[in-house]
Amino acid sequence: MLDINELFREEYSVLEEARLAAADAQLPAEVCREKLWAVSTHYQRLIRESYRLISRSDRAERELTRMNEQLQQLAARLEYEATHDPLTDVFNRSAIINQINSGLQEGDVALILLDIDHFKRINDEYGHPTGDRVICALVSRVRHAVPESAAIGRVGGEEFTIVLPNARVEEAMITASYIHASLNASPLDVLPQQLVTASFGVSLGVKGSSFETLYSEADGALYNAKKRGRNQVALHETFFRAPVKVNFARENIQH
Ligand SMILES: Nc1nc2c(ncn2[C@@H]2O[C@H](COP(=O)(O)OP(=O)(O)OP(=O)(O)O)[C@@H](O)[C@H]2O)c(=O)[nH]1
Repeated sequence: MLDINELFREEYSVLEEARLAAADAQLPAEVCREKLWAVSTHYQRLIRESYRLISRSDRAERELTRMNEQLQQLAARLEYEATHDPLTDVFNRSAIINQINSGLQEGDVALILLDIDHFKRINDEYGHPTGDRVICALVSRVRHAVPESAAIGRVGGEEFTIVLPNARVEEAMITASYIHASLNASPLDVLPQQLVTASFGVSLGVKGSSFETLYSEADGALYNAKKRGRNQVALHETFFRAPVKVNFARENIQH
């Protein structure tokens, strides 16, 4: 802790002497000039010192602001990396689980599971790097086919989720069918020689239900889609009792 009296000891003593001199009417002019000179020298030193300290504190403040901005950028980057898949930039598994869980607290959540068909063959035939490009191109097509409110996530190597908060199962079926049709409409640019298709499992979690139940229902539907020959959309069996009407216009398909 700085002691102000100790810090300005010299200045206080010069001031005190000047005050005494001012009070002494008998003091010769020569002595008065000496005292005045001493006051002026110290005063100048104080101004120089204050200016140096102000500049230093300005520099420190600018540096602090710069470091603060860097810290905020770093925190945002870390937050992004912790929640996104590095290959495709969609949400990673844990981020999707969090989104589904919080969505289920607010209302119903529809879930589409998408699994690329025979992806191993694509890797085996064209190599892993081409496989990676296929994944990215497929995700880009999915992005174009889903509503803005949808959250796309990568939950496994070639398995993706499309989460539709506050959606009905019919909307999820339309979205899944739309992606399905888009993949069948034309090959991906990165693999023009063949179609890359996917199988889809769809289910709906009602408000208050758990991620695990919703995921396992969609996974069961996906399993059925694969079993029935792949390249199709399957709905979880709970919804068979209430028939789902899917109606989408082919001319709207983007590819
Ligand atoms: N290129 C690439 N391949 C991946 C990645 N993650 C997983 N894979 C591959 O995806 C393939 C998945 O193969 P399988 O689980 O047998 O499924 P599949 O061949 O798609 O067959 P079905 O799902 O039954 O239609 C494996 O060969 C994995 O090595 C990835 O990030 N990049």
